[in-house]
Amino acid sequence: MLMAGPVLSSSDIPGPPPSAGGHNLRDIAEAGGLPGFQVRLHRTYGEIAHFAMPNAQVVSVASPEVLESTLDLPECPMELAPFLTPLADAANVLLSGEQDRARWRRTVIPALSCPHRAESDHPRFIDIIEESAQRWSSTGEPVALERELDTLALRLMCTSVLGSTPGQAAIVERVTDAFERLPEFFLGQVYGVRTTSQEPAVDSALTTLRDVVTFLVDEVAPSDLISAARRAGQSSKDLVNTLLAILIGAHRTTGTVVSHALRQLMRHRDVAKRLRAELKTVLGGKAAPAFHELPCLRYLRRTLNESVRLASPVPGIARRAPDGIALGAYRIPAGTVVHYAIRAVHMNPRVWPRPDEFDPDRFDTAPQNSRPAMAFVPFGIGRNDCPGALVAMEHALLMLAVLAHRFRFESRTAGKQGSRFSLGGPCADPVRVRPRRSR
Ligand code: HEM
Repeated sequence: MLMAGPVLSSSDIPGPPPSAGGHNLRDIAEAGGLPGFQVRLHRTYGEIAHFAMPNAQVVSVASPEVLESTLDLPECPMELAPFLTPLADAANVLLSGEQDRARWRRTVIPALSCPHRAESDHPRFIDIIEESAQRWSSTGEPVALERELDTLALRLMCTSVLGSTPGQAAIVERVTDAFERLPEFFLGQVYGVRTTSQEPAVDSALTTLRDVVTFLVDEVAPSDLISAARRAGQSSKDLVNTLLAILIGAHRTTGTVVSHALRQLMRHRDVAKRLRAELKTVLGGKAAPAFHELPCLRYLRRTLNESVRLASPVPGIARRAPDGIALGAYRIPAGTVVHYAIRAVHMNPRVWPRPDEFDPDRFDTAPQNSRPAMAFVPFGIGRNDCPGALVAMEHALLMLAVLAHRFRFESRTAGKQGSRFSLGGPCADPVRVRPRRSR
């Protein structure tokens, strides 16, 4: 990005002083994790700020224009994603070099985003969503909405990438259960915070994940994705890693944005009313949208986008500058870690006035066109952006359409949501689900 004025050195970038140990881990833990820390960091120090990790000096960016000027930064330093390192011995694609990753993406992305498959899966997905919501409502007891929606989203993803497997619901339940224990444990270790997950439970979770995925690769009839991966020369070991990467990517992402949207609808009755009116108009008396009706649900998409803006499930991503580069007004040396603070970009008040307010109309065409291109980047940017973006949005829109149209969601705290990535932070309130009498 071209800036007027002198070029400043990276030591001029503002940021908090390091605490004990010469880094800011304690500050991050005290903020309840990176999402809260980065929003506070940028509110205090501006759109380009600095903080320290034990093994890296990090420059954090909350400016959409500066993000756009650094689209080509390639590397993704894995020491900043500690919860992935236990999977490193499986040569996971998330940890592989640029060339292998590019080849992997050329195979996986078209198989994941195939429109014909999406259309043929559509009726089965509606059944799975309805069946889950009926189960939540039939007990009469409040349910743990976030966990249920994570499981549901993983089930849709497994159906997409594996086809229908006998016993799939039970398999997905085991995978969700295993994933529940991982991120908090490893993040807790990094930040020196005690969490509820214990080491033996985490070891058994990792073993479960590998066993389940190996079973899926060896025993299940090949789906489109598995066939495409085999044609591209992926060995069984590669395939295990492909499926692990997809399951990791699909965990606490699609389900998280739908649960956040449902909680926002509980708090904002005006938005809920408009959304229901749109669903009634587009669907007529039908229980769920036909595949070709999804693009007509414009307010639904805006509501979902606004939920993603406020609660991007991946709050930030990291790159490493290979050469010295310009970052806004600063020049940073080779090797500096650049942190794209997705949450803070989405909360940047210059670009998003009244950033804390939930307002789906921000995603109406006119305001959308007046914003910088990189103002909304929930799926990352550049050549390593999220390969599941299309399929995640398809699944999320359908889940939200069916659930908001057919079911009522109520909670004691009117939908307030705790952060699921927090380090020992509060859990979200359970939610009562009831079928609607009229549609
Ligand atoms: C709302 C849902 C989702 C959001 C917001 C999201 C966001 C992201 C982000 C920000 C990244 C990092 C991109 C980068 O480094 O530039 C990422 C990577 C990734 N996501 Fe997603 N994701 C979502 C759902 C999914 C789903 C459903 C899948 C499974 C198909 C998936 C699979 C992946 C994988 C495999 C990567 C690593 C890609 C690579 O490093 O080359 N994601 N995602």
